[in-house]
Amino acid sequence: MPILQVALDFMILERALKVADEAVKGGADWIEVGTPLIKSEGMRAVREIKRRFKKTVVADLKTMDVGRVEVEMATKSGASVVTVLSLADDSTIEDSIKAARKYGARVMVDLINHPEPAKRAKEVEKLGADYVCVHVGVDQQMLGKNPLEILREVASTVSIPVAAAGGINSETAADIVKNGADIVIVGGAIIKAPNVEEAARKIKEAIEKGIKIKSELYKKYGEEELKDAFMKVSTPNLSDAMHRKGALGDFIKLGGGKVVGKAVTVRTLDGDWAKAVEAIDVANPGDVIVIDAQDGKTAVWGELATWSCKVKGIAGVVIYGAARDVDEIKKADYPVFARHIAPNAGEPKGFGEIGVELNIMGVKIKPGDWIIGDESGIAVVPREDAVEIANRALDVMEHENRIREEIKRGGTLSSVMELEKWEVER
Ligand SMILES: O=C(CO)[C@H](O)[C@H](O)COP(=O)(O)O
Repeated sequence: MPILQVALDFMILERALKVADEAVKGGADWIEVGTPLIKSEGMRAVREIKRRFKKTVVADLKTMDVGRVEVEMATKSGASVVTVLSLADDSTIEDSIKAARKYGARVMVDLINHPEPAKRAKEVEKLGADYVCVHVGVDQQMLGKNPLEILREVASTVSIPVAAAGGINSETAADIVKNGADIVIVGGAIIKAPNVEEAARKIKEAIEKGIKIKSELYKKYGEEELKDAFMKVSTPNLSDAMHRKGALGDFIKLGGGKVVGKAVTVRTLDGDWAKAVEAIDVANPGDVIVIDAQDGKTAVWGELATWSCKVKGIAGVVIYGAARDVDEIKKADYPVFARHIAPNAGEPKGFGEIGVELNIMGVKIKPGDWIIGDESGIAVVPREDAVEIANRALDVMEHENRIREEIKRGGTLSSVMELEKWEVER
């Protein structure tokens, strides 16, 4: 029966220990001390996990050089399996294997990012590796990659057991096994779950019965599914995903609910509503009209324009300027965001352009960029990065789901995150 290995990719040991406990109850066979945990807590994490759980402990060292020293540290701390990168020189891999043999441990060679994974897998098998790991890294997953194809190729090339990692969840675990994995490594789909035990149990069941168990979360989205992905996340999630760039605060939400769509851009002058309204004819259903009216305080938008948008199926409007008829916009229940509210409209003089790049409060907005608006503000996601940012924002949201659960169980935000420990030394 394939092994389920839970990857504890945390910065904080206390959180990892609780999750490990629940994952083991749910059926995890091996416990991996994840690379971030090793970097943050050192060998203390390996020692603690070994002390508490009578399980095989994997130290995900991802060794690139000086294998002998790293393998010695990890095995003396209790690891039975250590990981070494396939991109390392043969001398590093060989010396790691010799050190592992000396201390009674095994070496898993991680094929992450190798240009010829199957060929390299065969080579490291000859060097004496105990396992190879087909691995699509977390960052690569954000671009929509998964380990299945490489796995098939590698599994048919080597005779040693093959591990697989890279965004595996209860829907994909069975396929991973069918394609040749003897060890199924799962991080996010277990450790981000509010109910870790249940998440581990479902994945274990999927592996044992060879079935797909539906999962709403822990999935990566492609170009075609971006609207659904953006509907699931908040503008704060997106801001975090974009390293706090690309978000616009200080807008008033005049009506409607959340908005997600591609930008149709308009540049005009304070109060000149001609181009703003003409953009309704240019926009397609599902688009969001973004109007740069120079932060002006004379309305370029009102009730009738709102109804035009609503009837045409345009998703919403963002105005870097003023809007009026707020009572009616509320009644229309249509998403309009504006910087100012004013009863006075200007004249439709027709200055400006539709379909040009805007720069609003330092954030560039190109036609076709994704606009997401909710109660916290507006996020602008460049169209060329949309798949990556959507997946990273989902990852932020999923991590927060778990933290929320830890808080509900009695932790405070600062205790769960060990905030003081991470304050900058002054
Ligand atoms: O080693 C790792 C990242 O480098 C992860 O532990 C591994 O990818 C499993 O996590 P996930 O299931 O979230 O991909």
